[in-house]
Amino acid sequence: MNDKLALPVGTTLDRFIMRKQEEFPYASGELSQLLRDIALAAKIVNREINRAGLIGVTGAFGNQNVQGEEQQKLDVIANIRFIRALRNGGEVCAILSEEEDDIILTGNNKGKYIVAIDPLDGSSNIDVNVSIGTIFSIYRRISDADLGSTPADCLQKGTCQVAAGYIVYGSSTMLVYTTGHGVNGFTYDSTLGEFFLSNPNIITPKTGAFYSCNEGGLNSFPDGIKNYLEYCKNEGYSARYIGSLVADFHRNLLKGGIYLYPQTAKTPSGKLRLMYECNALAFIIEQAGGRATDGTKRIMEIVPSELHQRCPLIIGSVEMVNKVEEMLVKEEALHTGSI
Ligand SMILES: O=P(O)(O)OC[C@H]1O[C@](O)(COP(=O)(O)O)[C@@H](O)[C@@H]1O
Ligand SMILES: [Mg+2]
Ligand SMILES: [Mg+2]
Repeated sequence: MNDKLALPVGTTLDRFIMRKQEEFPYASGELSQLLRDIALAAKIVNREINRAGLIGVTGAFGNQNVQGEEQQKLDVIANIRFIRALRNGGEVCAILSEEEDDIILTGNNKGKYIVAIDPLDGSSNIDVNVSIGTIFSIYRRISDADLGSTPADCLQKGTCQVAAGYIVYGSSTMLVYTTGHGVNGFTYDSTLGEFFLSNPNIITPKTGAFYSCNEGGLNSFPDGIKNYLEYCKNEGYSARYIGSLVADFHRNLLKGGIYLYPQTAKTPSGKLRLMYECNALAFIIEQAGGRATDGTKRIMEIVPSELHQRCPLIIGSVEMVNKVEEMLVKEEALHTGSI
């Protein structure tokens, strides 16, 4: 980030967005407005989450989403709130949501942007008062505006993201995002209804002592992953697994650490979704100096073929991700007999 424009802690999100826009003389303000629309929806969803137990929005909704997962009421509410804010904001022509089978055309045919979103991440933790989140990726449309958006618009590589971020609804509510010029975190003050800059220019430590992995599937993990988890234990690293990707990622981003969700017998191509979970966090971790891979390929280089495709995810501090890759390559070479 350009230091002369370093903004002090306490700067409002609005002012930050405006000042960053000034760095780009040709910026037309649409992306800035889109980021504001997302922040507005986040404030509303935050309010619903905080009082979920009082307004009867805990528990299952009674439907399954396209992934075959039981939708929670807050999954549905968050989905409605974000879609409404993006549609009303006017900057988005199409939305890809975890909770919707197909692309949602907003009717804003002149809208320049596509948003891929996981409206509520960590659904299994909703009713038990554990941190949950929202994850979003923003792409520029590539098709001609008059044609309305096309599937190609919604199946772009992670390297094509113009912005990405997440909101973590935890002990405090934070919005963390990047537009490709560093990563900044904002904390929400609900008494003032504003996000304020609290974590400027986040750089993730090169290594850490936290590893996050649901070892329940250990028996069917690739050998390289098994070896790495053994290595973590021998190194005396601490296991931390909240079961909300956003919350596990956020801790490791700030403190140093690694999150692993490999392919297993139950999830042969991994569990997490490329378009609205992995790509966004990969963009952020890379902007903060870390790495994200599926074990063989940089996440952001994966060419998407399906809206809801899954991929293995290994993400976090650069030295820790390098170590996993090293062990995976070694195992592969052993299996193929090339060593
Ligand atoms: O219960 P598991 O298999 O450990 O999976 C937990 C992972 O699944 C997720 O809940 C998937 O995200 P959603 O809640 O958005 O479906 C991640 O947040 C979390 O890291
Ligand atoms: Mg999720
Ligand atoms: Mg979700």
